[in-house]
Amino acid sequence: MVSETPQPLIRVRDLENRFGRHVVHQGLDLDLYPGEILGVVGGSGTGKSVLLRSIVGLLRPSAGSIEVFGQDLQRLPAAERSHLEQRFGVLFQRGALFTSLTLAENVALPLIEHAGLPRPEAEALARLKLALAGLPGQAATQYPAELSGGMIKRAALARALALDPEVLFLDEPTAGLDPIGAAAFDQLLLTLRDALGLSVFLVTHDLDTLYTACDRVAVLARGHVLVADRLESVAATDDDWIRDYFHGPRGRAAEGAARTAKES
Ligand SMILES: Nc1ncnc2c1ncn2[C@@H]1O[C@H](COP(=O)(O)OP(=O)(O)OP(=O)(O)O)[C@@H](O)[C@H]1O
Repeated sequence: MVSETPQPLIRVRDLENRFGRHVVHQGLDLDLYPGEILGVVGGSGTGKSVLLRSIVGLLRPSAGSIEVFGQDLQRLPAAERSHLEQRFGVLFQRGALFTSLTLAENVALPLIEHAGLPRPEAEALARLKLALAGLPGQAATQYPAELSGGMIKRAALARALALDPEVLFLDEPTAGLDPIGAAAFDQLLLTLRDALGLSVFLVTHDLDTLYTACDRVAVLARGHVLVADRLESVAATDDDWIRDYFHGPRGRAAEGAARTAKES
């Protein structure tokens, strides 16, 4: 019999993360399916970034399991784990490009360090990645300080795409962008997902992003995933935080804008 539900690429079960006596996650379950854009939301400090860091291998969980591509990260030897982790692209909250390097040099770095490419080839490929992220050709020779916030996010995205990842992790990619820049970034994400077949784990506070770009939304609260489902079902969940978030003035505006965009 053929199963209707695809196997998840990432399967988190009974995850626990604690710092001293501060329990951030307890009994957290979450799946990421191939080709989906999963939005991860929750109040400040609910552990969205800690969850991301646990999955990409930057933080060792206190308990529980994280399977990626069918393998349990905790049980793998370091070399195999690092090999798996190269199938991830990560864009961190504070974008972190090297300020003393041009954009092409920034994006070329993982290609030189992890893929072992010679510098000229790495920089040529880096220019392609910058174009993929929607940056004009001349941006390749510019330094981060010369660019707008939106361009820096795109450059950081190009670097996350450098090693042709299968899963992209984004921590608040539209934070600090104006609404037009944020909307353009959402569209770029959809285009890249469709063109490259990426799966995306997207931590965000941006309601417009949830309505425009996400296939499913996971809500973190009280240490675990309260609900992970299509947006309509999540928004209809009976919970105080969800009600305030999705049905407050900003939530209603984002929903109205998404409806208008669909109708036009
Ligand atoms: N290395 C660490 N040591 C101790 N506490 C930590 C560490 N990293 C995160 N925390 C704590 O874990 C909790 C969750 O942090 P996290 O950054 O994941 O929240 P978040 O949901 O991403 O918040 P925000 O939406 O504000 O970015 C916070 O209380 C934070 O102080």
